[in-house]
Amino acid sequence: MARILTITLNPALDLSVETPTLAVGEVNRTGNTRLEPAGKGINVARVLARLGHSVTVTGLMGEGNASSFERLFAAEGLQDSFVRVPGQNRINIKIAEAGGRVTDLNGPGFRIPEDALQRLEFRLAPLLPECDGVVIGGSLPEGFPPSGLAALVQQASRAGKPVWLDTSGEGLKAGIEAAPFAVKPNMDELSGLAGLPLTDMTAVEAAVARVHAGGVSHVVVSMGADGVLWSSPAGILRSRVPPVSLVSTVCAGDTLLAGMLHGVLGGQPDEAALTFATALSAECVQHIGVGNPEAPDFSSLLQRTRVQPWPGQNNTGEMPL
Ligand SMILES: Nc1ncnc2c1ncn2[C@@H]1O[C@H](COP(=O)(O)OP(=O)(O)O)[C@@H](O)[C@H]1O
Ligand SMILES: O=P(O)(O)OC[C@H]1O[C@](O)(COP(=O)(O)O)[C@@H](O)[C@@H]1O
Repeated sequence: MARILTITLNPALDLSVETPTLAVGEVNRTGNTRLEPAGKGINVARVLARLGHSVTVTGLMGEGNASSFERLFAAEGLQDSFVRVPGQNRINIKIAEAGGRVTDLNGPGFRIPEDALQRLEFRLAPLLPECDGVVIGGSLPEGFPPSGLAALVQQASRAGKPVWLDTSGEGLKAGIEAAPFAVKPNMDELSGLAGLPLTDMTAVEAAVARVHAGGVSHVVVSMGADGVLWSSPAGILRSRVPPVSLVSTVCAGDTLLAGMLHGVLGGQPDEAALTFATALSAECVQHIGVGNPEAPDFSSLLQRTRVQPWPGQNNTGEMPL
């Protein structure tokens, strides 16, 4: 099993609310409601730990409401190496309507002290030699410069560790310039990078090629219900998800990323790695929270997930998604 270090710069408590339909501007009566420690690197870490890996979680953690995170880390067997900073971790609101539409309200996070990046780099120095791979996930808190994210990618790469990056906006642009091993944009993030709407697979492939041109070896594009496109030096693979009963897509991207690391660091053949990761992300959307590899229907989801080289015999790039 692998040793993985995940970095979350802007943790969040996810307040997930299920409601039949959201009536904006009115009183809504909700169903199932849950408050849970989250943030991209932390979510990825939870899935990897459930898959049997040894995971250390680091990044910046608001000390004002750190206790529920600390309880989660203890319960899930995650080694806590977060740098504490003054302030509260944000609360992100996720409203999941029946039918699967999700409205995300993601906060900006704490404002970081001036020495936060330096303290984090210092914290990473002894952790990096001890891991097999690094995940950097999520947005940047207030005052954290995109160049700081690039510096973290470079620090891990200099230590010889493959960096898997999942962020957005200016952080993603700056991170890509530092040439991480892999990135996992969703369609909105890839479209933001390309500066274009991505209306068909030709546009997706062109955007992916631009990311590779920056020195990124692996580009994993998560395309929601349209599955995943994984482009690597070995070629391009496309996965398709089985039909599922959709509850919430929150955490599906993080679950997919964890599944990819599980397969790639475990030395699985590419097709098997992508099938596993896609099926686990499909499992995730059936409920609130991260994907569960021990779910009773997971083996059936695995069997019904399809992976093919892209473009396949009957597919051309001009095809719609
Ligand atoms: N409606 C859905 N049905 C089945 N699987 C889904 C659905 N939505 C997302 N997924 C799976 O979860 C992955 C990540 O979801 P996506 O929404 O693309 O990422 P992100 O959460 O990062 O925005 C998808 O690539 C797909 O494998
Ligand atoms: O740091 P950001 O970009 O605001 O995203 C944080 C949010 O994304 C999540 O990690 C979920 O991400 P995915 O849906 O992409 O898997 C939430 O737990 C969290 O609230």
